[in-house]
Amino acid sequence: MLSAVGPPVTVRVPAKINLHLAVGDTRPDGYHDLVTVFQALNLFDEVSVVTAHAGRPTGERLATIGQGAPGVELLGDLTDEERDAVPVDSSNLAWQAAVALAEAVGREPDVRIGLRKAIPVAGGMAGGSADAAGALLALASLWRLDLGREALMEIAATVGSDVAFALHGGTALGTGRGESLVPVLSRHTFHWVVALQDHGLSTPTVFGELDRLRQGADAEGPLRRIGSVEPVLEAIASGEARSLALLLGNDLQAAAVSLDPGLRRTLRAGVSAGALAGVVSGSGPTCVFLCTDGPSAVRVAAELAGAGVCRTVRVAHGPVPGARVIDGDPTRPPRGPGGPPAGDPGPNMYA
Ligand SMILES: C[C@@](CO)(OP(=O)(O)O)[C@H](O)COP(=O)(O)OP(=O)(O)OC[C@H]1O[C@@H](n2ccc(N)nc2=O)[C@H](O)[C@@H]1O
Ligand SMILES: Nc1ncnc2c1ncn2[C@@H]1O[C@H](COP(=O)(O)OP(=O)(O)O)[C@@H](O)[C@H]1O
Repeated sequence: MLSAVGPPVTVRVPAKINLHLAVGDTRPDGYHDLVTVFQALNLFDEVSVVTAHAGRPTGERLATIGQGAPGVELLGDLTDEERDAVPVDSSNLAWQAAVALAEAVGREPDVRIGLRKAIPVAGGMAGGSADAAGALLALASLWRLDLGREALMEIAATVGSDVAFALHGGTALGTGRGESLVPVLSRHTFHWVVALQDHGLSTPTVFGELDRLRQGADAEGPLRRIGSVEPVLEAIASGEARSLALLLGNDLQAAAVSLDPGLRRTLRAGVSAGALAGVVSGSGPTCVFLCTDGPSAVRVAAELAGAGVCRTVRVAHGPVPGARVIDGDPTRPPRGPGGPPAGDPGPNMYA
């Protein structure tokens, strides 16, 4: 439980999926150039921050500290596996964001951060990045920083490639490492079923596997790459789920399936259950299925849940706004992901 010195600030941050993820070759800095279309879904983590005792903690202290000291803690109900998979030391992305922001504005990260996680861990839905974005926005509010949106986005990009999008939300075209964003016109809501697995996939391992597959594929012809992004943007603008379904694509999917062949069954099962199309989200292993409308998504989710091809399913929709300050009490019971929003999310300072 967070022990407050002054009122905590709570921010709600959405998960992302990639409707289009084209991966270029490896760059000299080890990253890959991307052309991606992000969409934020109504599956949220909540990040609460409160002023802690002064002093900068070491990673070791972070794992063992009690109430009120600087560091990170996990709130709400999580399985043992989920708890084990999220570090509460200085490698936590929310903590790294706090340190980056504190350094940028010349102060100590004298804060305690509480994370209430509903976004799957290492699932390709950028949960860690969402927490980093949430910490940035919450601390900008707690510290009453006079920082513009651009400045916050720049700090976000130093923490991880997906952090800027978690602040941005909506639907956006991402280039560079994925941190360079342009909003995409999207007035329509798309309905998704999200199939969560009981394990994660490491993002760098999946990028590495794609490099390996591309090298090995040279003898038998190049590994097929997804098409250009323009038709995807047109389908999004039209709001026609059937058009978008034909164009969903992810260059990392072959690598994720190579590392986790069971995903092939998951992808087939979603379409057999009535989805228009399915795709691996980012580096996986979460698979997302586009459906014609909300009731269809509920039916697909029910059938997929019984097919034994994933740990659990969620019905979701997008686009939704990026990180937002909410009037939240961090001690309240966790809200079910994909469920109704708890009140008005309030103004988004940075979008
Ligand atoms: C693949 C994507 C697609 O949106 O999402 P996830 O599946 O992780 O959610 C992202 O590009 C992940 O972004 P993010 O998870 O923030 O990655 P980072 O922390 O910046 O990088 C982790 C590692 O992934 C690899 N990486 C990441 C981004 C990129 N454009 N090229 C890369 O090669 C690098 O090996 C890097 O060291
Ligand atoms: N706040 C956080 N939440 C989840 N994972 C985190 C966090 N901070 C660091 N991590 C680490 O980042 C890895 C990737 O997490 P996540 O962002 O959930 O997945 P992905 O990159 O597949 O979208 C996790 O395996 C975990 O070790």
